[in-house]
Amino acid sequence: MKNIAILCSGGDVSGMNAALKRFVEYSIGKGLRPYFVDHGFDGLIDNNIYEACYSDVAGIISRGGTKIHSSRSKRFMEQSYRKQAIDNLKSHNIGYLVVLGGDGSFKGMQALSDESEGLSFAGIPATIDNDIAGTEYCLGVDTALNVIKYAIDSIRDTASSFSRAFVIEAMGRESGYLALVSALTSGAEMCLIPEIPYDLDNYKSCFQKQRIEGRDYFIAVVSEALKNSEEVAQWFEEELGVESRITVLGHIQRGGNTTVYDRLMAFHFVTQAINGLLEGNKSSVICYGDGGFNHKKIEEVAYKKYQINPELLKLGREFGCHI
Ligand SMILES: Nc1ncnc2c1ncn2[C@@H]1O[C@H](COP(=O)(O)OP(=O)(O)O)[C@@H](O)[C@H]1O
Ligand SMILES: O=P(O)(O)OC[C@H]1O[C@](O)(COP(=O)(O)O)[C@@H](O)[C@@H]1O
Repeated sequence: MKNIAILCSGGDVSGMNAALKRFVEYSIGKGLRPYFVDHGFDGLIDNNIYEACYSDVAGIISRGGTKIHSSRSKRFMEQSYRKQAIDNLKSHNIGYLVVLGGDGSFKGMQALSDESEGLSFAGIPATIDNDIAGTEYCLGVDTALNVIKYAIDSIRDTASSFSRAFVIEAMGRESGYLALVSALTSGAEMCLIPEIPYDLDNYKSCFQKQRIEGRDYFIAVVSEALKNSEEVAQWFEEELGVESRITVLGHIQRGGNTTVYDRLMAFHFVTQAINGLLEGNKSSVICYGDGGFNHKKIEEVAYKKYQINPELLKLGREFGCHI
């Protein structure tokens, strides 16, 4: 019997627990012995590795976060610690490792793969930022978008009651994906993301006209990368005379009951990862695109810059009153 392990690394997402459930059930179904690594790469270094069974994954499918914890491991950047990690995997006779994480985690996985023999690796893109090159979808994005949707819908209730402008800051690190999709699907008036240059003055006359015609509140969704929430809120007050408030959504975007779509994607990603390993893939990342899954080399994914789909960007450019 071959032993297979899984770990979660980098920012957690809602959908990791669903993936863990599928991992245990499908591994056992395929005649593999499943192991959990607790606390990501730190857990690999510290030998926090234990055999998992059905009862470990009972009742977790709906829960955000990850039952086996995640980490951002500074030590893992050093080869001596990665050697320790490899020795620990070998001490449990683990031949396969599945890594749930983002591009940073895949760089770590690549290093492990380069520095070990006899071990095979599969990466599953999991980040609410949805910013991994080569895949249209990363596990957890749908749940995060739904959390943001509920938040903006609630903010609209109070914004309209007080005739205010709300500047809502979405996560995404350097990527505007979360902010853009949220702005589009929430009917926001303004969307500012790093991928699209902006000039607040372009909004002025149009927003003034809208106010004369009866608009009495504004929703602006901005990416955390721009660090401009204060500036935008001040602009609404000074240039439009509209009282404004800022809401930084923060880490609520990382939690919450996993959506049906993310549960299904967790199921598919894990199935693909395990099938690929059993078919002999040594190190790959499972990517989703054009309605199907494919297995890509780590370097094709982890070292390339993610670009938002051009159709979405086109819609993003329509904010700003010039359409
Ligand atoms: N170049 C690298 N070499 C080895 N490990 C890395 C490298 N880059 C990132 N990692 C590991 O991956 C972890 C997760 O990366 P991080 O960028 O925080 O999250 P994400 O995987 O979501 O992008 C880091 O804390 C580190 O342990
Ligand atoms: O939880 P932390 O360490 O404060 O990190 C916050 C960052 O993590 C994220 O939520 C997710 O990023 P990763 O998936 O790349 O780790 C970013 O959107 C955000 O900028």
